[in-house]
Amino acid sequence: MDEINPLPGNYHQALKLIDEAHAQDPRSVERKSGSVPFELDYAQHMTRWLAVREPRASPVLQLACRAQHFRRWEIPRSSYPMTRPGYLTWRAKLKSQAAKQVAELLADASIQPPLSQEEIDRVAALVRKEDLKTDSDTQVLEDVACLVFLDEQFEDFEKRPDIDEEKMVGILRKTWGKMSPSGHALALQMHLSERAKILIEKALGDKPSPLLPPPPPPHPPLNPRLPLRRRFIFPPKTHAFVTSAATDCHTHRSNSHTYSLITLRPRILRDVSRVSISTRILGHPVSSPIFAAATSLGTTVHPEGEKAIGKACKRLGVGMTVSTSASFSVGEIARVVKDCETVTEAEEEEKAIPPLWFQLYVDKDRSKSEKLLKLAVEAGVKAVFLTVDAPVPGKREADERISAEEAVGLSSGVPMTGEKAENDKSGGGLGRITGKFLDASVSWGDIAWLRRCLPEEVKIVLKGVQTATDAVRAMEAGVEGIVVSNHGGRSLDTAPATILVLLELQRCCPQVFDKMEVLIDGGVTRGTDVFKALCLGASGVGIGRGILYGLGYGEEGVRRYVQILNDELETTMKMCGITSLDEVHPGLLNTRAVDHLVPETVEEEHPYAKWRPSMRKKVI
Ligand SMILES: Cc1cc2nc3c(=O)[nH]c(=O)nc-3n(C[C@H](O)[C@H](O)[C@H](O)COP(=O)(O)O)c2cc1C
Repeated sequence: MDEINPLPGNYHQALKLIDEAHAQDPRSVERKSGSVPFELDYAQHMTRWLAVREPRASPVLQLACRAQHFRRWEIPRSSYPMTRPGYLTWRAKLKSQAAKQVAELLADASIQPPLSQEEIDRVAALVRKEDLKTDSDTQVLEDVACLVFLDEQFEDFEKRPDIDEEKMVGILRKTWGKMSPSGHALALQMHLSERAKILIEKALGDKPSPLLPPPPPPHPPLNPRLPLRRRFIFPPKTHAFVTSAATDCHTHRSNSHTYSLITLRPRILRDVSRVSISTRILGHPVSSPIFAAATSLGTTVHPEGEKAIGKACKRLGVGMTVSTSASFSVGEIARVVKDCETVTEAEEEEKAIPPLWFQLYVDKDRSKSEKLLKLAVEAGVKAVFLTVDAPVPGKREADERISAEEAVGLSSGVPMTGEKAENDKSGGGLGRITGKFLDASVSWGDIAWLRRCLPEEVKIVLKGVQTATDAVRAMEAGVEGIVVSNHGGRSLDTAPATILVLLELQRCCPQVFDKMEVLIDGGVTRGTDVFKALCLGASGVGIGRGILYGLGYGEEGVRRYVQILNDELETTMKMCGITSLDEVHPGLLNTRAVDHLVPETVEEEHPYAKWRPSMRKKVI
């Protein structure tokens, strides 16, 4: 139970008088404790929600809240015409009568010491809801009334035969419109029925869905792994979309688990009083090697989606990749990022704006991809990350099981691809449904096509390299970089953990690290993971899901999430005796526990099994 500012004695007496009046309501509701007069029950809910909305509420505001709907039963709705003007007149009458009666009650001689006339007038003005939107107390009171409506009355209201869906949607739209952002945030935290969520979505039309974001937490989690276990922060569909991975999720788990098998070799007694994690990625100065990996459909997590990620990355001074399937166009995101003010050290020191990169999924209709690339270049992206680990979408069962219609924040579809979030015969998997445009025929030859679409200064990075063989091929194809990635285990289950692939590159084709930039993502949830990837030659470390868990708390959450990882990285560096990222090297790690899992040659062949299907025919 939320605590509320305790009332002075005379206000307490006044509150008792108000409750005695409520208790005269002939209508009643059934509660576990027995039958309760309807208006008294309502007043108690008002106080309960006031404690949540404004625990420091003044005594005057507490009285006004408790006196909402004062003796409402005396003027039934039926006493006025059942028309809109009739409704408005009834409501005005209710307010003025309630304010008058409450003022008379508060002047009662039994209240000692008496309330001043000024205090009584203020309660009456609040009951009349004067100056809504400009008077913060009135706004609190309105928020509280709306929260009680949504929490306590909505379900019964919705069942009334005289209220059809259209009317209900209209009522919800007005309710939402009367509330402040703080009221909205609390409404989003309450347990709304699926029906209520659908109706609110409808009420808000094309506006980005507000149903998802949890309120900004007073203390965002210190442990960056924590959100993984906090299912409640997302509605079921968002949770399934963000956390799911391909089939049995082995790769997803081992991405993260393999980091824990690699141990650190701390060095002691070095001066680590000052440490810097600033570095360069793809030639661009950044304040940290951590960057936001491309993630799609950001508004399923927060109404501001990728815009919030972009602002956070800019303020942090770190890179961001905009997905082809982002909830906003790359131009829109770039504009928001450009307009957002920064206070980053990187910017002050280097006069640089952190880079925005564009992740490309190639469309079956190449002309659409070409147009998109043009827009991305116009938006100022510094590199294009061509995703190569998903010629087709992965099979993510948790996401398939929940209907796409339950997804929030996607009413206007995916802007850059035109895909809609609509169930099909196979289920509701958002990645698959919104990935129907993917061209599975993309091949090595298309790198030349991509190069032709881009100006010289825009770099090409292949995202999703998973073997030394392909890393060498990428180097030979002349791309500027690769991301060792398996799409966070979302594409092909039992593909190797990405940190193992990095070891494979070190073992089988170390020359690639000198010829192009090697980035990595997948399973990075701690500063020690970032450190290990850097020690094995990665120049940047992408975070997918973690950034989305942060995004649940909006821009602030993303900033906080990355900051936690930055702090952990700094601590790890100090404990390992280094002060700059130029000093990382594989000798700071012990990889023996996983060395046996790392392939030994760059050959296409299996080291000893030479069998081919054609041999079977010879035997039979
Ligand atoms: C919800 C979600 C959406 C994603 N969308 C895309 C995408 O549109 N394009 C892409 O190349 N990768 C996408 N990815 C993969 C990420 O870019 C990244 O490779 C992966 O999330 C890294 O693993 P991590 O989540 O363990 O950090 C997505 C990942 C998640 C979790």
